[in-house]
Amino acid sequence: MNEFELIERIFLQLQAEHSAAAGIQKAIGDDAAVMALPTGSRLVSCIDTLVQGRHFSPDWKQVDTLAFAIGYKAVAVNVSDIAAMGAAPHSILLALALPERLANESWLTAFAKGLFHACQLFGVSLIGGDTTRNDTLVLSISAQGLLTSDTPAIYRSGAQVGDKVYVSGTLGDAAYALQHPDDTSGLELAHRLHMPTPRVKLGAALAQLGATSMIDISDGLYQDLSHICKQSGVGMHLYLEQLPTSKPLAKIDLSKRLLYQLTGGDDYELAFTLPAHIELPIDSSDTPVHCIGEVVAAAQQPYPKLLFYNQVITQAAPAPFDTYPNLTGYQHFAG
Ligand SMILES: Nc1ncnc2c1ncn2[C@@H]1O[C@H](COP(=O)(O)OP(=O)(O)OP(=O)(O)O)[C@@H](O)[C@H]1O
Ligand SMILES: Cc1ncc(C[n+]2csc(CCOP(=O)(O)O)c2C)c(N)n1
Ligand SMILES: [Mg+2]
Repeated sequence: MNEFELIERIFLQLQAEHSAAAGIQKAIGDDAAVMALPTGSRLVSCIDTLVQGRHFSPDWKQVDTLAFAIGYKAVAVNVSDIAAMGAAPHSILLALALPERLANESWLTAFAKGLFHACQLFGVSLIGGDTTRNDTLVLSISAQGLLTSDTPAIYRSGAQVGDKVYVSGTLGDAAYALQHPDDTSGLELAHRLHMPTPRVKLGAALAQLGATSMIDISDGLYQDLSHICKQSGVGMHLYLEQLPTSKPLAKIDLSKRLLYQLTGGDDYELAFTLPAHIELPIDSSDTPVHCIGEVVAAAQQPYPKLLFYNQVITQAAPAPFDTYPNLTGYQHFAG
């Protein structure tokens, strides 16, 4: 059996064990997949690539150990983008550029199990893909979601002056785990890096509730909120003492911790804005949400301004930082 037959067998077998999303008329096995969409619904599409050495460790031993998590995370980061639009995830396509050393039953089965585990958790079906050979592992997943006719998509461009700024979950955990793979806190937080939780129910609930803008945090809170500021033509005040912090991260030095939270990335939490008169229903989802700031008129630049206990953080008065920090988040082509 060659690699392609092996992949087809493993994927078809695992797929048969999982229930398919509604409306899928043809999935794996033909030239393309066919889906029937509910009348009036809108299709929401995105794609994200994970590259060995850039999105996960270049080390082959790690790639072996993390096979399940890599399969899971490739689905999770795409589902997170669908959730950030307020849509319900529906289906995915998988493009796999596979090194020969991973084209064996053991690695492929662990990878596929992680991928199907995420599919099951987040309600998506694998409807097709493409396999090629490459020296390193590269995987692209494109995801489709659905918005019912009466649900607005939530864009980055809708934030209004006076809105409050919120974020789900806790921040900075994944970045800390990436930098400290071997210390106690890093080990406690490793799941936040390798197996992030896309906030599917929360995203859809916020579209119903009237969120004005939303983004998922992949590159770091500050950089990702800057996208909302720029596209909405607004500024923000961010209250750093209100950033939600996990127990392990609360133990580290404050200024270091804040930098992980503002610039670390890999959080896959939702950041969003809501008009001040809209209360967050406590039980809108099982995901904790914290208010971290408010939307203000853009000053000179449409970027968030940082405050710490009502003091604006500036070059001249950078406390709690020693010097004003570089707030750039993750960038593939930085300097
Ligand atoms: N190669 C490309 N061709 C066409 N559009 C692109 C390309 N790369 C990015 N885009 C578009 O640019 C926008 C921002 O892309 P980006 O990848 O930064 O998304 P993101 O959600 O901010 O980050 P993430 O990839 O971590 O989810 C998206 O609308 C995306 O579809
Ligand atoms: C080995 C290793 N090095 C660095 C990182 C951090 N990282 C890589 S890409 C990215 C942003 C999201 O990617 P994209 O913008 O492509 O969606 C982040 C925060 C990691 N996870 N693993
Ligand atoms: Mg995104």
